[in-house]
Amino acid sequence: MPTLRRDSFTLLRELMRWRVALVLSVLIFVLMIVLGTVNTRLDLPDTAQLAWIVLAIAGACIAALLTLPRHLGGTIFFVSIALLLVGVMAFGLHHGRPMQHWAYIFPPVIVFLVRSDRALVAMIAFGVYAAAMIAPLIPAIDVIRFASGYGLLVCFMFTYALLQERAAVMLRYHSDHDALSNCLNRRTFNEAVEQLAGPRGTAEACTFLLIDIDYFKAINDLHGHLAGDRIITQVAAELGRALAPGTPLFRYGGEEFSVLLLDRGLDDGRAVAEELRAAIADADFQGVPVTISIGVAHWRRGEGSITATLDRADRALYEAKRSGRNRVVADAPLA
Ligand SMILES: Nc1nc2c(ncn2[C@@H]2O[C@H](COP(=O)(O)OP(=O)(O)OP(=O)(O)O)[C@@H](O)[C@H]2O)c(=O)[nH]1
Repeated sequence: MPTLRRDSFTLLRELMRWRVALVLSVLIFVLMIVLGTVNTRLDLPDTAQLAWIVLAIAGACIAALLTLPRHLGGTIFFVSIALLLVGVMAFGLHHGRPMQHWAYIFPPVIVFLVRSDRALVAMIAFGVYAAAMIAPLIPAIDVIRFASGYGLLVCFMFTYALLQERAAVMLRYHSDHDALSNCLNRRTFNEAVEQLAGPRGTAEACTFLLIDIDYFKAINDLHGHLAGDRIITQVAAELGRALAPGTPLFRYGGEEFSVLLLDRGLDDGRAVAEELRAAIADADFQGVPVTISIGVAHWRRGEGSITATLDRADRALYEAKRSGRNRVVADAPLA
């Protein structure tokens, strides 16, 4: 049996890197066309020449990104950046102004060493420092050229940092959420329970709602698995709408959801569960009758383990099913 070479998180990260690399390479490509044209018109042939060199590197990078396997995206991009910096420095050396071009190495270094917001300040500060240092040594036009080249590189590196941050937010979302229902996933549930109710947890009490769609196997058998999937998605959306904003809703298993009510008692839990049950019973699922059963259990620090509470919620849910479904059963508080 073939084994999975890369997990979904890695695949997603590689795809994000590839996208970031492509967007930035296209950005550089377009910028260099503008810079090359403007400098040619201004009769600054050496600066125009540099723009054409960078344009060629960006073009090669785009071609490689589009033709080679996507997981190489990050490597292709960084090889291109390295080539670009070496090209810029060699160009500076060739034209007798090596000093200021060495400064170009700093924006990428800084952006990889510190976070994006501080990176911007550090890059600008270094640029101003470098420009001030070289100003007495070289003609004003070269200081302006340096400042504009450095400024472009800073914008470009800052965009890279911002895109990386957006990618990280997306990755976080995908790792915490279930793809079908958009609810928080079971792993996040386990983590939340550990953080709140574990031995070093922060919560003193909470109430669990365990929610299960009734006769879901029959719904699948009658209407097909795709219709079943749509119903799971819609049930999640209806539950989310019925809950107070900020209340976490988890996909606990196949057609099971759970709600975690922090610092709320069993009566509150029963009332919320009743509202959820009614919301689903009243919703229109394109003609398919859909109801849910809910088991409720309360946990208080020092009164038994969290696992035992989840077991009680499960038993309450079983009782709700056994006594006819489309109902809420709340576990009795521990004596
Ligand atoms: N379409 C779809 N079906 C799922 C998914 N996850 C679980 N199921 C199905 O959900 C069904 C659950 O069936 P059962 O556990 O027997 O329970 P039930 O038919 O809902 O009956 P009760 O819970 O007793 O009311 C199984 O047939 C699973 O295959 C999913 O993501 N999509």
